[in-house]
Amino acid sequence: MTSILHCGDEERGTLWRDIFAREMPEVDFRCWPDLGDAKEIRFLVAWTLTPELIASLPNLEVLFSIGAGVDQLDLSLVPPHVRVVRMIEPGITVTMAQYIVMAALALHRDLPFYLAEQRAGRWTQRDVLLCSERTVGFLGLGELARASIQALRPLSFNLLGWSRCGADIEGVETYAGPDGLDPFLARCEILVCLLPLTEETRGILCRKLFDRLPHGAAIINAARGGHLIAEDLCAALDEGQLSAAFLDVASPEPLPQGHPFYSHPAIFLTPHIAGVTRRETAVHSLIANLRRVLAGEEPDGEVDRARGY
Ligand SMILES: O=C(O)C(=O)CO
Repeated sequence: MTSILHCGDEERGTLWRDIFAREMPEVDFRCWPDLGDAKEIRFLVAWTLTPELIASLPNLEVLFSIGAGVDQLDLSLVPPHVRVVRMIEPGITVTMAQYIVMAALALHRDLPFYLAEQRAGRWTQRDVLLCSERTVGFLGLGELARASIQALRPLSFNLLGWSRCGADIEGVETYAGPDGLDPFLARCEILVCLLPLTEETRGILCRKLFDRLPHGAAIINAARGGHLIAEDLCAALDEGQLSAAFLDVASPEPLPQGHPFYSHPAIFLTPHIAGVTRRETAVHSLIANLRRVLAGEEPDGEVDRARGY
């Protein structure tokens, strides 16, 4: 019998085992550490990996990530013939889009400034701009960015996007590759990072990039903490080159007590809750993808292992 192993949250494992028993009884759903006969396990669904886990699965064919990202999985542990698949599921995309809309509106309406004024006991009014007078740019144009763009569109922001290879998205002016980065950045009053974390994108949110944004721009990082150089962000905020930041991710997570992000007046920090894999919906995406693989088709979200996303 074909077997899949779930490694992670016990409650999710139990729920998914019940749903698999009902919807895909031809697949034996097992929960780590109860491997049974490990030679039967062809599929693994996990958020992170350990060397022991991978070493215990000699016949692994496909690794399904529980998240939209795969950088949290140490793929150096995974033999090159094993296929790796990202999670694409409505729970993550909808919650991410909500978060980006919330953060973009909060920055557009100067919430960090008004909160600081409130704390200081001051009553200060600033001019209010229309969304159509504000430009929001997306670094990365994958599923999560596209869902966020779609959610922002009715508000009438000017929308820009940048990605390595470029993309065609209705109502969005897009830029591509290294040559497109500077002209893109020069126009972003609110910059949203939804890039995959790879060796090319690690540390991309750094002083050099901040200096290319318009003076007083704000950033939203809902991708990975590894994209951001923390000291560069604090310096850019303190000097006024950036006005505020919404951060949902950090490096490391959890961020240690006393880290400046916790107390910086221009930083809104949330604990990696922007886009959340929902147990109830993700299991159906996993089942649909497993059916595709078993039918010899391409799964949705297969990662190019050389490229890293
Ligand atoms: O899906 C992911 O990769 C996440 O980071 C979820 O929060």
